[in-house]
Amino acid sequence: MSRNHIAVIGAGSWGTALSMVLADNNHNVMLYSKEKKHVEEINEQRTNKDFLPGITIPEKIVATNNVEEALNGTDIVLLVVPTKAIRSVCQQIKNIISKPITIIHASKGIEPGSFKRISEMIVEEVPQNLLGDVVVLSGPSHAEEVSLQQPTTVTSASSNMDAAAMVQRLFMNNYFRVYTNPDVIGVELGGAIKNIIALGAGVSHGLGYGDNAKAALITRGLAEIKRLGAAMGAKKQTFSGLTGVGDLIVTCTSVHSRNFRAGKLIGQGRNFEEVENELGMVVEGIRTTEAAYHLAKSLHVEMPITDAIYNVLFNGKDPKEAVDDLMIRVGKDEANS
Ligand SMILES: NC(=O)C1=CN([C@@H]2O[C@H](COP(=O)(O)OP(=O)(O)OC[C@H]3O[C@@H](n4cnc5c(N)ncnc54)[C@H](O)[C@@H]3O)[C@@H](O)[C@H]2O)C=CC1
Ligand SMILES: O=C(CO)COP(=O)(O)O
Repeated sequence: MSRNHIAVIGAGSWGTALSMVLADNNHNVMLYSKEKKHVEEINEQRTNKDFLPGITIPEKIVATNNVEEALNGTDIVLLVVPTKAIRSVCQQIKNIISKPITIIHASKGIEPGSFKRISEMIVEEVPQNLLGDVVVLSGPSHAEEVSLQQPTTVTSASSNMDAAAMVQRLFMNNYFRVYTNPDVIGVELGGAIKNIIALGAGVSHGLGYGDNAKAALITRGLAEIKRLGAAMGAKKQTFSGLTGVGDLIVTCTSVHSRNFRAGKLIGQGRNFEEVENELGMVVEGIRTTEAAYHLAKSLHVEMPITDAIYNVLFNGKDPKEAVDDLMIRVGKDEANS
């Protein structure tokens, strides 16, 4: 594939790891961080110790804390910031660009209040005359493993399959395999909601429960993701793929997961504000729980695990009591629930 110049906005663990994939594929990467100290560290020491300790960053990646410089000469931008920063980053971008750009995003969340998915926020913030295609890159992929070039599979989703295929070509190599999918709603929902279930898996672990409970959370979590997906117009089969069951498995079982680690501490009695500060990285499942809880209520979709996590996070419910209450819900028929 021909060499591209790509602006990556967000130099946390995932933005840095994805920049490394692009650099390995011989693309030129301008990596934007809002923190000057991270820019200096990346450019001078070739490390990003706060987010990816022990990793050497290739010379092909140039960091900057000037968005204008990052965007200069590119028509492809990759957004990898926390969901709550998506709108402000889009506003910065639209004030700089003068021709249409393709926006790829690799963030996972839903906005509380508006219930918007990330691609919807992008479309709302960037005027039509400046926005080319919007593509979602999502799937079971922890930055810590991708930065070590460990085999990883993800999905590139867009309503324009040519754009999804362009992104597939951009990222694909011998350790990073990319599938395409036209179901943007399903791909975005799966990636966002699995973080709630991963928080739950962490809480369960923190309470001292074992693999049976984790398997139950993954399986019944998938059932409630599918119910919400059906109400929102997603394709059911998407949730059996990488961005559904695949991402649930990796996030609920990996030591790398920020959501699992946060849940574990919450299960041990800590509150979510303390835990987020302690981890020093975004725990998307917290805000997404708030969003999904209210979204599900507004659509009359039953999401008992999401309800339980919401009550633990926002209503001070005891985690053990939340699990007990889930277990003694009225008996159901598995095929119809
Ligand atoms: N870490 C991972 O392995 C993966 C993360 N993701 C998703 O990627 C997104 C980012 O996650 P991480 O990189 O893990 O987060 P992180 O906490 O490691 O880094 C977030 C980065 O965003 C920057 N940032 C925050 N607000 C900003 C703003 N207004 N403007 C510009 N930059 C801003 C921070 O300075 C930091 O560099 C999340 O939605 C996450 O769910 C998706 C797949 C894998
Ligand atoms: O989305 C991810 C892996 O696919 C990252 O999950 P965490 O944010 O929980 O680390």
